[in-house]
Amino acid sequence: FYTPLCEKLGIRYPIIQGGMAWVATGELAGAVSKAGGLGVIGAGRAPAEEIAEEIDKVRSMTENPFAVNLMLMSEHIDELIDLVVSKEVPIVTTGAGNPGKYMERLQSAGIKVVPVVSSAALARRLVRFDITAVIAEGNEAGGHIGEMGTIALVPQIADSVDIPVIAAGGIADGRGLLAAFHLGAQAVQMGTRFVCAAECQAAGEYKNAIIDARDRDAVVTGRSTGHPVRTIKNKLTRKLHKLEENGKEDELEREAQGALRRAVIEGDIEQGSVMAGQISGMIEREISSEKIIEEIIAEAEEILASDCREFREGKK
Ligand SMILES: O=C(O)COc1ccc(-c2c[nH]c(CNC(=O)Nc3ncc(Sc4ccccn4)s3)n2)cc1
Repeated sequence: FYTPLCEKLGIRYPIIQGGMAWVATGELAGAVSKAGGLGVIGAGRAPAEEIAEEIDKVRSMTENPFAVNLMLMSEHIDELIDLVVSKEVPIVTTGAGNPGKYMERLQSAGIKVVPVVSSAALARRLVRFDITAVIAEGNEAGGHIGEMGTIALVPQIADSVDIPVIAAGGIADGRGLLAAFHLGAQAVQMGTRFVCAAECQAAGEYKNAIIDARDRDAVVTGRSTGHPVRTIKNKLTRKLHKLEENGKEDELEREAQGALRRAVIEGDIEQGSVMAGQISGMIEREISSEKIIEEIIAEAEEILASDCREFREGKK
């Protein structure tokens, strides 16, 4: 499964950990990179000095490549751009916006840029900046989501650019990895699965909310405000749905801010925003990042091996 993108990024396995705000600290990113995937520090809305500490943690754990995910809505974005340049971060992923205006600075610093794109049009616009790959994130994902599902989005992005595509949204096992390859992707990004990694620092209650979730429990709120967010249903989502029904969008935005921190750091999974994707129903236990990667690769190899056996025996 060593794809050309693995070569470009310097990773052993085509598995990228989602750069989730508050959740993806240096401990998680370092463990994923050490295990041969691409660990990603989630800058979220944090100031540069906090992210500098997370970068130092990763560097104390492994020499392997890692990334910093820049959420472009952050009020600290300019100092974070300065930070990734000055700390010589090898790879930057971006989300929640168009990184166009930062590309010249990042590129001239030799940083590989991998943006999440919300449409084929944005993907095509960004290709002229010589980006390394794009992440096509389907709305099965947790957190802020776009309009399209992974199975429809990934092949259309793959058809519209000739650079590697990374599939994200609803992927957490070997079946999802192989499906992503068949859709035209060269790697997968997983967020929810890595929240339940042993090295992830999120509160135990947050991890248990994902482990206890069933297939339909990751619901969308905020569609009416134009900022849909997928979280595990709880008292907060019921309150937000009520505000939406009564057309109180502005109150909704206020409620949503800070609610992510309440869930991740304080473990308040009733009044907090438990951002997680639709694959939560398939996550049954907390295991190490190394084991997550090992199991996915082993399962994908077993599926291919059994397919080959059945082809040889004429059963397929
Ligand atoms: O064309 C344009 O300018 C718009 O471009 C884009 C628009 C949207 C996107 C997009 C959609 N999804 C993603 C990647 N996923 C995400 O960014 N998911 C997120 N979940 C939680 C987040 S943390 C947070 C905490 C508090 C408040 C707000 N956000 S960010 N990027 C990418 C590009």
